[in-house]
Amino acid sequence: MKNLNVGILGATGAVGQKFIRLLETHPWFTISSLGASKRSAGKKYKQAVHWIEKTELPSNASDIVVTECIPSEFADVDFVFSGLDSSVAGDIEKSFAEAGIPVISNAKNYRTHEQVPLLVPEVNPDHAELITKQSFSKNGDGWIVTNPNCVSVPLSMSLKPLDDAFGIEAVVVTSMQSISGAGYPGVASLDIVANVVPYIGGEEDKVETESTKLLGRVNENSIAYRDFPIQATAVRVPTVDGHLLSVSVSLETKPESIDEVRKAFTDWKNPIAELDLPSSPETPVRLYEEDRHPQPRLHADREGGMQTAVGRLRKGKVMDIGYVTLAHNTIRGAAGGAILNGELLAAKGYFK
Ligand SMILES: NC(=O)C1=CN([C@@H]2O[C@H](COP(=O)(O)OP(=O)(O)OC[C@H]3O[C@@H](n4cnc5c(N)ncnc54)[C@H](OP(=O)(O)O)[C@@H]3O)[C@@H](O)[C@H]2O)C=CC1
Ligand SMILES: N[C@@H](CC(=O)OP(=O)(O)O)C(=O)O
Repeated sequence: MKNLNVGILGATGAVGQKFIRLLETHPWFTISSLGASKRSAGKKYKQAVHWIEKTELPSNASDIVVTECIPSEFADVDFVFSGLDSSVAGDIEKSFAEAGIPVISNAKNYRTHEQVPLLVPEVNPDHAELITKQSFSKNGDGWIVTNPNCVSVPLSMSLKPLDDAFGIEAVVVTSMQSISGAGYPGVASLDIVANVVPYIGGEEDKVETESTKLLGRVNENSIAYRDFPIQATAVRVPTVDGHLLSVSVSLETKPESIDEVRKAFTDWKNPIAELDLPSSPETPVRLYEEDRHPQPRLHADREGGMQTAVGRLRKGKVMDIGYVTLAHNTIRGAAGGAILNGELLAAKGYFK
């Protein structure tokens, strides 16, 4: 049992609110400080936030006075989660790490930094050791760990069993991304109601790069990215939560049948199962057999929003196999994924 005080940077945003809700009854982590912009600082959280969650604003957060994101305001925390806007996350997260406060971030800024782990606990728990190579703070007690983009999460989680069984040769992916991915107020209603927008700025590059880091190998001081190509197309669709991906994969070792691929998913063992972390889903990657599954509205919330669903598995005509995969973008793809990272790092003793 751990007992750690946590701060949340960007606490008023869409991802920040998800942190507040998911941490309300967390057995290890207690919210002690909340940070946002100057616009929110000095107000009680309940006055600063435009609450968009379906549940009541938790009482353990509502009366906390929001501060600016300055390390001296977070003296009582063991570490911080960050849901900061990426335009400010770079400098602010660095200032916390330099001040000796570990940062577990959702923002894109440090995801490809050489010594910063880009972590999905079920995919690459060993990458956490990069923490010891960081030099943000003098004695190493301040560091940064990131979680990936909300498309890279289901993509890497669904590729992992395939990579372990056959090796990956090439990937083509089209993501159908829900509107909550754009934060609040997000995409203009006149753009997205009864429409599809076939472009999300910067998204395709992130998906193509992050997944090859996630499936990469630890070198002495950094990660050797995998060299298989990924071609991504990112599309905004009028769903609310859950990003659905259509994926085609060429495999290094050719499976004899689609049943062999099915077995790779169903037999795959979660490498962190024995740690029994509080936010770990029982089946992190679940294969659905029903032709019409998975769907964002039906499956994004499965296992508390922490499951990656796979379905429509079939033999390919151009590449070896095709399937769809789905994950809740602001839970598994953001706040929930970051909390699971925090639990993994706590269980492994990284917080001094
Ligand atoms: N939505 C998603 O599905 C995912 C989002 N992410 C990433 O998580 C981060 C947050 O996203 P999201 O919650 O959607 O964004 P929002 O725009 O909803 O929230 C942004 C947060 O950053 C704060 N902020 C803005 N400017 C400053 C500043 N100058 N100083 C301090 N705080 C500031 C805001 O505070 P205030 O209210 O005071 O303005 C708010 O709390 C982003 O980096 C995003 O890319 C990652 C994965 C998925
Ligand atoms: N761009 C994603 C959400 C996001 O913020 O991604 P990132 O953390 O990689 O910037 C979406 O629109 O669904």
